[in-house]
Amino acid sequence: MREVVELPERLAILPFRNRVLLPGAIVQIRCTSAGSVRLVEQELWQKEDKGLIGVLPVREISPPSSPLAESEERDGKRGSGPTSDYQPPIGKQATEPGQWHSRGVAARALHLSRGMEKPSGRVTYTVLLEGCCRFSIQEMNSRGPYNTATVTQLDMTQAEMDQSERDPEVQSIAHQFKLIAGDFISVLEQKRTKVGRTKLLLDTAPAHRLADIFVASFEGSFDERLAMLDAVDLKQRFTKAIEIMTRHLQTLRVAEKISQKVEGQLSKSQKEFLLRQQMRAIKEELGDTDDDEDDVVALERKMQSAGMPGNVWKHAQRELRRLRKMQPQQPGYSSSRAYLELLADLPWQISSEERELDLAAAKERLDSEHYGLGKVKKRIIEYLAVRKLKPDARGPVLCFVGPPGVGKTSLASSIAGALGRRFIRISLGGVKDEADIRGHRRTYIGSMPGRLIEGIKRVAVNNPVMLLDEIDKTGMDVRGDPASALLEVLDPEQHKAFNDHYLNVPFDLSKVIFVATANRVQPIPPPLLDRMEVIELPGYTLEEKLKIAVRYLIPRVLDQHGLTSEYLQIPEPMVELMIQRYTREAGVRNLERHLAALARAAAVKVAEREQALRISRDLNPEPTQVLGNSITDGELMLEVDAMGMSTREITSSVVTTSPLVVDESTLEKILGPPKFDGTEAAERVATPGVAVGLVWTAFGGEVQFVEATAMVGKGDLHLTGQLGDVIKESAQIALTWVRARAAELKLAVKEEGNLMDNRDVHIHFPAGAVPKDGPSAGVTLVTALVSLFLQRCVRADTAMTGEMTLRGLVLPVGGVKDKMRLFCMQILAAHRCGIKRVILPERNVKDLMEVPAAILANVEILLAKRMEDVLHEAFEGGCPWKPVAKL
Ligand SMILES: Nc1ncnc2c1ncn2[C@@H]1O[C@H](COP(=O)(O)OP(=O)(O)OP(=O)(O)O)[C@@H](O)[C@H]1O
Repeated sequence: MREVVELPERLAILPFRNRVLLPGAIVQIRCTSAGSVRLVEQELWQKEDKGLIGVLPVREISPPSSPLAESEERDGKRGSGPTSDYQPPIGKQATEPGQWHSRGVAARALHLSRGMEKPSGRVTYTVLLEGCCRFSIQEMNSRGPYNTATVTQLDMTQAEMDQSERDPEVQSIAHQFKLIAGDFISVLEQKRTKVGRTKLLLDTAPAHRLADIFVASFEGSFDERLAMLDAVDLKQRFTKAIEIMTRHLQTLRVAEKISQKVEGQLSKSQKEFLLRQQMRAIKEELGDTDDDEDDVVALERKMQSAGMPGNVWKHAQRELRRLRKMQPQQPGYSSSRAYLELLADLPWQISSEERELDLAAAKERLDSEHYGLGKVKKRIIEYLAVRKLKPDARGPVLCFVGPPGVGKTSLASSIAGALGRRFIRISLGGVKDEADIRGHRRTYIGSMPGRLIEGIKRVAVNNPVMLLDEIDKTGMDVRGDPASALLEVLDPEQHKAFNDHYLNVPFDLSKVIFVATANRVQPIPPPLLDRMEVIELPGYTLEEKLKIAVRYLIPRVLDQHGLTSEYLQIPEPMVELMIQRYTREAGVRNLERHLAALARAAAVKVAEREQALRISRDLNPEPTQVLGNSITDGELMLEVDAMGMSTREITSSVVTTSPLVVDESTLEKILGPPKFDGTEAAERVATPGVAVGLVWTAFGGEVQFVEATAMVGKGDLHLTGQLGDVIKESAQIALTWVRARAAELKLAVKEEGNLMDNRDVHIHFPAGAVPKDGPSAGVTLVTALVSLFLQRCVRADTAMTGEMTLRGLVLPVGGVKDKMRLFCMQILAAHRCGIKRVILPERNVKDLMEVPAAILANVEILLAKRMEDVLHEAFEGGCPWKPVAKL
């Protein structure tokens, strides 16, 4: 590339349609028009010393209408590089300067090639031209076969150039240009474009040349290039070049970014596709046909039909998108899937249809499933009546409190039945972790939803009757407080959007009817208790148990074992015996269990008998007849005589006429020897210091033995036997009361006068690890202590109950609301243990009046006004105190 070129005065002009050749650029032009061909032939092809030609940009106005373009299309000469085949309108160029640019570039031919001669005789040339320097046209001459023009050189001379390059302003702008050019090259390098030559030029070529070369290398617009051609001044040229390059650089960078992104996505999805294909092939080989993809589609369909609220649906979709991107072998896949399954399974919109509540029918249903419980049933009917009038009423949560087996759970299920709703029981016994109620966060390995959400999923409707069973058995430890989580559930304000940690989206529990059960009220935290209405079920009397057994339990047990009363009969006295000798409970659960044991034994007998008859029928074809049957030692003995009946008649007559009737010996054979007989109390009170009390525990009325012993010490009191605070206080009061009367006691036992002062007293409440509390053991404690200090045994047939104060008054028993029921339980408990006399505080006479006469008839009731009366009766007169009031 020569630096400065000498231009001749006149140049042959080659028009360059819609294109611009810039100095330093190399371009290939195909010449097809007659004028251009002649120009190339005369100026370049035939000349030995090939000179310069002028390349002049021409703006095409309407190329399609150009006659030459049409002829070219006809000849099929389109599309192989730029052409100079523009026929200027002769004589018009001067008048229409807009078409012919006034400035051009003188070019040198680097290579020439002649095209094949056509049958029409036309020749074409392809010329490789290098731009050398700018010129401007002084005068155009179009008279010859091609255009020529008188021109003036525009580029500076070497001296001018050197001077201009020393200008600091030019220097700084040239430097800026070079920086951009460097950036441009590095961007091209990143695109892995070959930039070796351009890089070389950047280091060797003068800056003003570089500006032209760089701009020429872009695919710029015609106008942009024209502007560059017109920029003769160096400063102007650099500015224009910088402007154009910066624009191109930005475009390049954006394009690069986009292409990187697209490339990344493409390669990732292609990789995934490939792996999936491979996996499918492996599965096919293994014969494993379940398709995970199909699974996910099925899951999505299930999710769509789950009727999730909008926000939940959005959340679920986000999770589903995550799942789709995962491989089934990936660690989080199965947990993510299980989570989505749960979302799809939850009954967001599904409610069981609540039938029109018929109060009479509900009452009938409660009666048909439960004996007695008048007050409880009444309260349930009231509750249902309110719901009928105001279905969305925020009624209280009913909480049935009572000993085990009194029908709390079955009452709750009857409520569900009466409302026509589904029933679900959530057992809270032993729940110590808040996460059991509210679920674990999904960040934990093996996380699960809480019991409530799990229950809702299981029951598959959002309006079940949900029984929170054993709500008093929840504990609190480092893992949180389950009771506080339950608070949220039972609060009508909050359970509209119950937040399970696993679920992580709110679930509406407002349609659920909650019912709770507990054995005792005391352990229930007060805030929780405050949200519930406590309904007490104190337990059943012997009479009630009998009725429940005969009317409900026996028919149910028979039915459960495929028997009828034709196979097994349990007479009422036997049921009574079972209650007295084999159970000591407030409810009827053990009784039901024992009845089931009888039914199982009967089922075995019936099955064996049928088999024996079938065998005997096969052995003895002679017709026989049953004459009668009886039970000996629980075995069925058949007396058979031949009377000419068919075998079928025999079998049916055996079945219909010989039920297994339970008697005492059958009971003992099946259930074992009696667990409770009446001799226990007599044996235990055979030593001084033991008294029999009647107490109330979570398991109903109980007989409680109190054992007191003294030893040398400082007069301290030791208590053992799972005691609550109230009973401990009672023991302290009892000891103080007895010590306060030391003088009177000393009179009675002179030789043991020291017994009370310097002795430690140990009081023990046996009966295993059953927790005991309450004030009603006070009277019994005093009796035991007096027995100890007098060294005289308490009457074996007498038990007592009642609270006492330091002044010794016998007060009504506290702790239980329904005292009548309490006394029933206690009297029955005493009766079960062979106690004949029961001493009770006189103040309770009103409650006692309500106790059914049948129960009262079981024991002799003695009413005491003062503690001294009790002691007098307990020791049969062998006591220093005389009764002041008649019992
Ligand atoms: N009054 C009653 N009439 C008829 N059956 C009864 C009655 N009370 C209890 N039952 C029966 O006794 C059995 C035990 O009752 P249930 O399971 O409801 O006791 P629960 O009080 O819930 O005990 P737990 O506190 O141990 O859960 C059930 O089969 C129930 O039908």
